[in-house]
Amino acid sequence: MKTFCAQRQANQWQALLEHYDQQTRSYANQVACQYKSELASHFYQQMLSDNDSSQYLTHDDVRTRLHGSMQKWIENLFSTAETPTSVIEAVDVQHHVGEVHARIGIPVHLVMRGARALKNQLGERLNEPSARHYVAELIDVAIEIMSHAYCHSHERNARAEEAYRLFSVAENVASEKQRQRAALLDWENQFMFEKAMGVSQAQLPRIQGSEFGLWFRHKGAHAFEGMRETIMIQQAMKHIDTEIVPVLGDLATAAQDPMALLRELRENCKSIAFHIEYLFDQNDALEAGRDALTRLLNRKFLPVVMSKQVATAQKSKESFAVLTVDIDHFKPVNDRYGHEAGDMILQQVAALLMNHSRAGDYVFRMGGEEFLIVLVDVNHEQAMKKSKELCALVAAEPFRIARDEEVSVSVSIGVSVFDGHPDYQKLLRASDDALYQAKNQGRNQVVLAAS
Ligand SMILES: Nc1nc2c(ncn2[C@@H]2O[C@H](COP(=O)(O)OP(=O)(O)OP(=O)(O)O)[C@@H](O)[C@H]2O)c(=O)[nH]1
Repeated sequence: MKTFCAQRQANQWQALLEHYDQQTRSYANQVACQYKSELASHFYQQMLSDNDSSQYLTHDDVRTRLHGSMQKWIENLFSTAETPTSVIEAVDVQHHVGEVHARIGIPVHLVMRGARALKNQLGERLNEPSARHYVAELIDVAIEIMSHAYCHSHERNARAEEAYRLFSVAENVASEKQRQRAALLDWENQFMFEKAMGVSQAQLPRIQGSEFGLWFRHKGAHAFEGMRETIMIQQAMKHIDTEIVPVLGDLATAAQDPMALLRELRENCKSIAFHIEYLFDQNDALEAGRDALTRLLNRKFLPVVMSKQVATAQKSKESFAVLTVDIDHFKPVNDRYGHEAGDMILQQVAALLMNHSRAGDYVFRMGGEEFLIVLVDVNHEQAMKKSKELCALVAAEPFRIARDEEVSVSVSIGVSVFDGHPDYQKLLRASDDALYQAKNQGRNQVVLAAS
């Protein structure tokens, strides 16, 4: 869907380039590059003149980072060549900028205001009307793509926020599980009763039309979409309705033993109940935002937590840190002791990280043997002290994998500390890079990202 959309946007961009001759485009490019510094200054002057902008922008941000990025953006925009690769790359850049704006929370109208100023300023410096039209159209296309990516990302964030809100008020899926288990049993009992009463084949209740069947087909299958068990339940219901019930109901033509068919029916119902139980248990954890194995937060809520943390840190002027923690050489541990033992170690490492964090910190399982900790209200020294403490604690802990078997593992940790940059992705990338360095330097150690 995204690729299709990007391709459509690239086609529009390409058509725009082809609409203007090479001379016009080169002229506009040359003027844009010549005045890029003044244009960038004017763009941010316009944005900073809005009272609301102080929430997202400071003069310092503009001076240290944004002015340079804006000049680069102008340069790249006007130098986009007519080749498909170049246009696709230009579209990707606008998408990326839109996503960053959404993460930081810069409203679209502010960006539009800056773009309007840019068009006017550049237009005034161009003598040819066709070049002025070209500049205006090109900026419009870029802003349109940016806004599209912005809205997409914004909606996604809003959905995650909503899910987080539900998570916070602890929605109860346990009662739905009980209800559906009972509904399945009801159908089975009703079927057995009506079969015993000699109800005709056509009148015998079908599972897909039962309360359970309807719920699963319309809601359950949707909620548990993509899970193997969902397909298994759908297949089992179909098998019951098309292979078992018609034959059981029509004894005159039944070549099979009715008792064997009833046993098969019971087995199918049992397996549906088993799969439903599993799906709900998984979903319990997922819906609640917790990883099923370790009970830590899963990565689903990382964007929400990071955005909140950045906003709080900006307001309170307090810092926070991100620790990316990865177990060293976990593959050989799995290979030697088995996957189950590996799972037990993951659970114990998770518990150790959790037990040594403060109530305000967040501990996530990012997947596999990687964890992420958000330490709130810490500076560089405190973050490093805590990370080293965690690293030493894991290395010293004997992890139990059987009644009297224990294994030692170590972790590598990459640390990054909030430096005022509003895009939390930068912080995540920095701690990931630092982790990579810790692994390369021999593992079982902590590396602080360069700021
Ligand atoms: N038991 C268990 N193993 C997992 C789980 N998720 C991922 N793994 C295993 O974790 C191992 C990760 O291996 P690699 O990515 O090669 O890394 P490593 O062996 O830890 O080596 P380094 O990270 O470079 O120190 C793989 O063997 C995965 O199968 C899980 O949920 N349970």
